[in-house]
Amino acid sequence: MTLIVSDRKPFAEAGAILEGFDCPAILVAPDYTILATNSHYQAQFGEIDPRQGHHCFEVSHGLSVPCDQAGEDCPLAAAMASGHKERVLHIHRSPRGREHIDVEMLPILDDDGALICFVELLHAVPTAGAENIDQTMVGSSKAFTDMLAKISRVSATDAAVLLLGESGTGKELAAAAIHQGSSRNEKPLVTLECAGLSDSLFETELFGHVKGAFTGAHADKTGLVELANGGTLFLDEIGDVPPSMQVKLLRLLESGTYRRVGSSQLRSANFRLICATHKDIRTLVEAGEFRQDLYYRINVFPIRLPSLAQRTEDLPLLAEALLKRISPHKRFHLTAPAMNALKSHSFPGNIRELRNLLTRAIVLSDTNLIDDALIRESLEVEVPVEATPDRREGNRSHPEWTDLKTAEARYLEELMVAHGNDKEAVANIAGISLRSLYRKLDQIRIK
Ligand SMILES: Nc1ncnc2c1ncn2[C@@H]1O[C@H](COP(=O)(O)OP(=O)(O)OP(=O)(O)O)[C@@H](O)[C@H]1O
Repeated sequence: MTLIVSDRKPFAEAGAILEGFDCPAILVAPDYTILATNSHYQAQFGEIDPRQGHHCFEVSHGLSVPCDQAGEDCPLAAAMASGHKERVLHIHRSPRGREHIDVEMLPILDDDGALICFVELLHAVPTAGAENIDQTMVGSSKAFTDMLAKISRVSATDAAVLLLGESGTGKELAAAAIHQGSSRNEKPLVTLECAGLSDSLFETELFGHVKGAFTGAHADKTGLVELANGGTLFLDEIGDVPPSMQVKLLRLLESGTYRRVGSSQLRSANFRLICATHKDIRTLVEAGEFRQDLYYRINVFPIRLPSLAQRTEDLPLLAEALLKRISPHKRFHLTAPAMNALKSHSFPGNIRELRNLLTRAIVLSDTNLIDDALIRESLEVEVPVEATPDRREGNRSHPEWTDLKTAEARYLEELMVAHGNDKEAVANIAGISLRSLYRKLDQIRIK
């Protein structure tokens, strides 16, 4: 494929620099006219003759007006206003469907500082999709796109990231996206689920141990820090790390070294740190339950994941994507009233709850159409407490209010009994991961 440039000087020569970029790139005039394109751009959008005065917003967005007039951020307008490089996250047309693209716009000035044109670089964000593509993070709402822009930016650095957000909002997927977008992506992403681990388990999981370090240590064990060498270490539910272990973690992060349990040999660590929690970690710091110095170490770049309630516009896209993922061979569709029924639900369990609900609807469905009655039926299964006689008969008196923990324990006990201790079924209905269920059962000692 050849470089196509305008015959307007000086763009014919300047356009040649575009081939040096390893991504789709164009030269674009301040009036949005494309002046030159490189072969990556042509591969994506077809050959564009610069003499015909095509506009960037027509080619990559299929719009008839500049992006800012169509309700999107326009990097060109932003760069024109600021006079320096600007970056925004956009959704573009591509052969793979609509995709999130990190757009970089660099102004080119003449010797007197007057603006000549811009170089526009389009970096794909492969871990996210505005459509349903594999295991990508799906969404196109502003709340989602803003979050994704942060993920995209921080991926290129080695900064420690703290992912915050309610359970089921996609923190684990976000950690994978950051790792995938980083220069460490050829090396492993290693996850440690910190909740429910005893001190000794936490230590041996993280640092490993040598043979004979304690009773039962029959062989050397490689720790996760070592397995993550050159890659990324993801500490999920960091807010649940007990204080005694917080010190050891802090030491690791401060010194970049550690010892296997039972060994005196100092080893050096080389990983990028990502932590996640659904807890309000600042409150934990204020309450003295989480060390402040550790908090500063892990909280270099915080990213808050929006709850599903904050991005209801994404529900149709997410539902479609999840239906395809749950049932890749048989396609299911939601009727419009079914979508409205989904929209009127609050989804405290976020995307995990949506996924579980759709799984139940598929199981209950006789055809490949999911209607509102089926959604309501699937919702009822989810909240057994609403199906108790008291609620059904409209009896709103509450003789015995309890605290949340007790209510949760009672709820899980009932679910376990009702489902013959089938933990997978119970986790599905409760809208939590199997890991979380084990942790909760452990706390209330149901085995
Ligand atoms: N943007 C998204 N697009 C598609 N699926 C998503 C998205 N975000 C999350 N999911 C799906 O929702 C489920 C829950 O996501 P995930 O486990 O990453 O949440 P989490 O915030 O880590 O939850 P927890 O705090 O309970 O561990 C997974 O099945 C995941 O694939």
